[in-house]
Amino acid sequence: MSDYAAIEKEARIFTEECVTNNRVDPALFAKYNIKRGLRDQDGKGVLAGITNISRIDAFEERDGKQVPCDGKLWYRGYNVYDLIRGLRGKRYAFEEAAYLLLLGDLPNEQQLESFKECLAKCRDLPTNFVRDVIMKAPSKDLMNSLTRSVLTLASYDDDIGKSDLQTQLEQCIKLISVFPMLAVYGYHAYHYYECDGSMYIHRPRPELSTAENLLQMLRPDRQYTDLEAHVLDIALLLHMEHGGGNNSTFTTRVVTSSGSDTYSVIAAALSSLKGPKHGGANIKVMHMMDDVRAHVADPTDEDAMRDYLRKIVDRQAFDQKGLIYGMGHAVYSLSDPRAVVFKNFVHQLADAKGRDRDFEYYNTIERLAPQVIAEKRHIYKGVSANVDFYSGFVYDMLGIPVELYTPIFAVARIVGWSAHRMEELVNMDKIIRPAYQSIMVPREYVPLQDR
Ligand SMILES: CC(=O)SCCNC(=O)CCNC(=O)[C@H](O)C(C)(C)COP(=O)(O)OP(=O)(O)OC[C@H]1O[C@@H](n2cnc3c(N)ncnc32)[C@H](O)[C@@H]1OP(=O)(O)O
Ligand SMILES: O=C([O-])CC(=O)C(=O)O
Repeated sequence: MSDYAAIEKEARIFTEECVTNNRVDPALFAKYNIKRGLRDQDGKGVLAGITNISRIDAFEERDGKQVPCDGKLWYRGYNVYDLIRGLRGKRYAFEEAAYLLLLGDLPNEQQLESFKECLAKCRDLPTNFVRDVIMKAPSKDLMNSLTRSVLTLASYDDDIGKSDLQTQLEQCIKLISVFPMLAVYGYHAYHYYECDGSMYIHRPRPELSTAENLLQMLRPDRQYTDLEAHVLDIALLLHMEHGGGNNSTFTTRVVTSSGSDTYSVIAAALSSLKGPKHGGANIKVMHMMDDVRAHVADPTDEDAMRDYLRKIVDRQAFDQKGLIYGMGHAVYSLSDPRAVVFKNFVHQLADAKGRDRDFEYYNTIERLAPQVIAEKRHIYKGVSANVDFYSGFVYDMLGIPVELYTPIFAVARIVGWSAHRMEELVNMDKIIRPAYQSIMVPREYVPLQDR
């Protein structure tokens, strides 16, 4: 559907007027000490709250000075690397980490079993929901489908009007449980109606982990290997939480603070996450890599690669937004620990899957992009590969379709959003309402015939 042709001429004129009248003199941002992106000049975020859910380290103290360091990510006091090591390649991480993030402590065996049972019991959709909601108006944009499903689920919830903490937690657990179904079924509907593929709707199995269920619901034959399920599980672990300030979690806290319901809060968070500067970057990276492959024939030709990356940053190539997707981060400086883990998986998988040449492309871009960005932009803490740089490559090698990359991020991040919603509800009872410096000047009203 595109009816915009009918209004195109007028819209061009309106746009010009809109842009001209909205321009703010850049000097005023400095004059009023406005922090662009709510960040200080040195990149530190403006403090907006307190959280005990996670911590991100990107700087360390050396000789009394804060200097950039390799990134570290902590969930409830535990380094995520230790959480991964603690699994010893045997247990699945997602359910245990969800318990940790949501309830605040690592579960013992019995607590973990009862939490997993809860998730399994909740992994169920209302009668005909797949047919009536998910299969209606299927879209390549699975984040929109997911958001629509979440908002529609609200109308099936008899407790929607309740505001007590137990109801909010129950709703969060319910949504965490059904997210894999909403995402995968959304993909199947799109694949069937838009790509002439076949449709199969496999039910989740209560005895399986979230990662295993994702894979068995996705694949026609329901088959997956242990390695595939464990790689996906760790990918989920790495995406679950990232402090209160990341765009979608801050959205969660902002919308929660207005007193809105769980479904609306999660829909808002999804709308933030899909943005290409946030979680949507994992899909953008894949499209960008296709574009680079089409323009740079040899991944080891550093001059050609550097030239093409310069074109991307100069807005002359790819989507002309001036961004090398998968690179840079608002907080991390020298490295993002999640990208380090993903790169490790790439090492393990690329060779076995005959994807060494693709790996060369990633490798060269990871090395050159920070230099190219530094030539063109103001860098104060370093730019390095972020979580979205290698994740898509790993998913691709697991046979996961690209449309599902950001929804998979959401399947994990809803746990962090839920934890922050609960932390906001337990501790704060104040609507979040920052200020904007107004530069508007009052004007005398002009009657229509005199304008
Ligand atoms: C899960 C996640 O959300 S991880 C991030 C996923 N997003 C992406 O991969 C998209 C590409 N990256 C980016 O757009 C940015 O790095 C962001 C949005 C993640 C962080 O941006 P910022 O907070 O502005 O980062 P930072 O302050 O370190 O940037 C310094 C300068 O480098 C630029 N820069 C940072 N990363 C990039 C990039 N990948 N490509 C081009 N320029 C970049 C910034 O625009 C900024 O320039 P400016 O101040 O002259 O406008
Ligand atoms: O912290 C951020 O700004 C973005 C990010 O990496 C995430 O949300 O995982």
